[in-house]
This record gives sequence, C-alpha cells and structure tokens, in this order.
Amino acid sequence: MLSIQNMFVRYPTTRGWIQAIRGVSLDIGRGEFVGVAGESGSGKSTLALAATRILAPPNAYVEGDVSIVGKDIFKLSQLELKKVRWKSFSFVTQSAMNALNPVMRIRAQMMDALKAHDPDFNRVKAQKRCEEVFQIVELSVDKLDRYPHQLSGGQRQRAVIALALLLQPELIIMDEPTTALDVVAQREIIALIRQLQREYGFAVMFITHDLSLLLEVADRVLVLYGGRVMEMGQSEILVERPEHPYSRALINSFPPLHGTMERREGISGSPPDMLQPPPGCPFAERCPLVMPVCHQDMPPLLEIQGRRVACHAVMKTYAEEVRA
Ligand SMILES: Nc1ncnc2c1ncn2[C@@H]1O[C@H](COP(=O)(O)OP(=O)(O)OP(=O)(O)O)[C@@H](O)[C@H]1O
Repeated sequence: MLSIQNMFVRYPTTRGWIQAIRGVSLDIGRGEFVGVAGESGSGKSTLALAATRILAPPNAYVEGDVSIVGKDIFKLSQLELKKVRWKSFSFVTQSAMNALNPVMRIRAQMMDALKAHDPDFNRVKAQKRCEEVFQIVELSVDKLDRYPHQLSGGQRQRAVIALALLLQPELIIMDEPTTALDVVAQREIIALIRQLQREYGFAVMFITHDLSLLLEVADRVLVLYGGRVMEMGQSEILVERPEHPYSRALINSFPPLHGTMERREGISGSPPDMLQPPPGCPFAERCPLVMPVCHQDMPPLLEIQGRRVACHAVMKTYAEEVRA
C-alpha cells in the first residue's frame, strides 16, 4: 500500500543542511493502521510530506524510493501525481482550516474536488457522494451548506475527513489531525477514524507525538527520533514492553487514553541539532542507559523481542538473541 525505502530528507537553510530524515524505511499493508510517533522535530511530518512528494527542491531534497498503491511516486509526472492524490491516497493535516477554503460553502468545495479528480461524477452523483461521506463521518447533511467558520472545530475536522474519504482512497495519511481540538473531541475523532478504517478497509498512516494514544489505536507503531527509527513493532508488543529508552520516556510523558489522569513528566533535555546530528544514537544525550558507544555509533535496527529496535543497551541486554 505504502512503501518507503531508505529515505533521506534534507532542508537547505542559511546555516547549512537540516538532516530531517536519515535512512527511514516503512511499509504499510492494505487496511493497516500504522502510527508514527515522536516529539516535535523528530521528522514525522517530513516523512509524510516527502513520501507524498509535497516536498520538492529547492525547499527540500529527498532521496529514497516510495511507492503508494503500486505507483512509484518519484517517477510520476505532475499530471499522474495529481491523479493519484485523493484517489489513491489523501492527506489530512493538523489544521482543518488549511484544508478548507474559508470563503466557499463546504458542498461547493467537495463538488469541485470530485469533479476535478473524477470527470465521471455528474452533478447528481456528486451531490449523492457528498451527502454519503457526510453521513459516514456522522455530520448532518445540512452542514454541507455551511461555511467552514460556521462549524465547530470538531465538525470542521470531520468535514476534512469526509473530504479525504470522497474518492475512496486506499490510504489516508493523517498528520496530527486532532491537535487543534479539545480532549473529548480528539478522542471522538480518533475513535471515528478507527471505526471507518475497519469498516471501509483503507490503510492509515497516523502521525502524532502521543505514543500512548497510538499504542491504543494503531496496529503497528514506528517511533522516530532525530530523523531515525528508534523502535517499530506491533502495538500489542510495544504496549506490553517498550524496549527503547526513548519509547519508554515518550509513553511516560503522556497519560493513557483510558484510566485516571495524572501529571506526567516530560523528557528532560532537548532534541539534537539536526544541522549537525550526532554520529551515534540521537537520543544518547538524554538517555538513562547511555554507554560510551552510544555517542560514537548509531546502533543498527535489529529484530529483538518481536519488534525492531535500534539501541546499544537493548542489544547488550539481549546479546544471546542478537548473536543467534
Ligand atoms: N521547511 C523547513 N525548512 C527547514 N527545516 C525544516 C523545515 N521543516 C522542518 N524542518 C526541520 O526538520 C526537522 C523535522 O521537522 P518535522 O516538522 O518533520 O518534525 P515533526 O516530528 O513533524 O515535528 P512537529 O510535531 O512539530 O510537526 C526539524 O529539525 C525541523 O526544524
């Protein structure tokens, strides 16, 4: 469905190159819900923007291979790419307002999107589809005739999800789709996305800084830090026992989705300077298990204890398994 192989992304700045993604690979299967977690600046958005070719020179330089629904994204012409967007995959961003035109009624925006991507949609068919997707996201059909500002934040985000579902894409990428919402609305939207994904079978790449949340809703999770994969595996395995000290710290910095709310500590220290990323593990400076080797060599991403993890300390703990 989505295959990202050995991706590197660099942003040119007046101070030098920001190395935002450094050798990341990720595969998402048909109908799979995969989460990407990491603190601000870890490279989550860059990964999604580069994979969908939204990033391009001279603003950013991307290396690696990406295929979405069997199409080699970097080899498509602009016209082919336009066709693939929305139909094969759609992108839901942090701010619903960015995706919606504030001076157009929502129905008109959806009709435009349908007609632009699929000339087969005549007016009657298009109207029907707009109403259908609004019902799917549990919005009353009369809201189609409102302007975006006439909806609440949660309703707007539902409208954007409806827009993303319009052409029945096989993959939906969501970049922090609920951060602008209050906690109750956030949870409702996430539950809705999960329910729709199960019902309609599309794949989801869901980006958030909240690893605890992801472990409750995603099938599989990738933990990014300093533009590299720290740990990656099935949620049920990671929730039971995260191995990477960064995954553990990230889980502990958020309360669980269910259960009592209690105050959590953030992770002390700050992320590495991506203009000059350290040669070793990017988390070494903040890691409670740091060893001298961590500052020198980036640990390989190895299959350990049923997940993939890049950590010298974990390698040492499970030395027998690593050797085998
Ligand atoms: N347009 C840009 N130009 C230069 N550097 C950028 C640009 N966009 C992102 N970066 C840098 O790339 C790195 C990764 O940023 P990115 O936005 O992908 O992280 P993120 O994990 O998505 O963070 P957030 O949760 O805050 O969105 C950071 O060091 C960031 O400062």
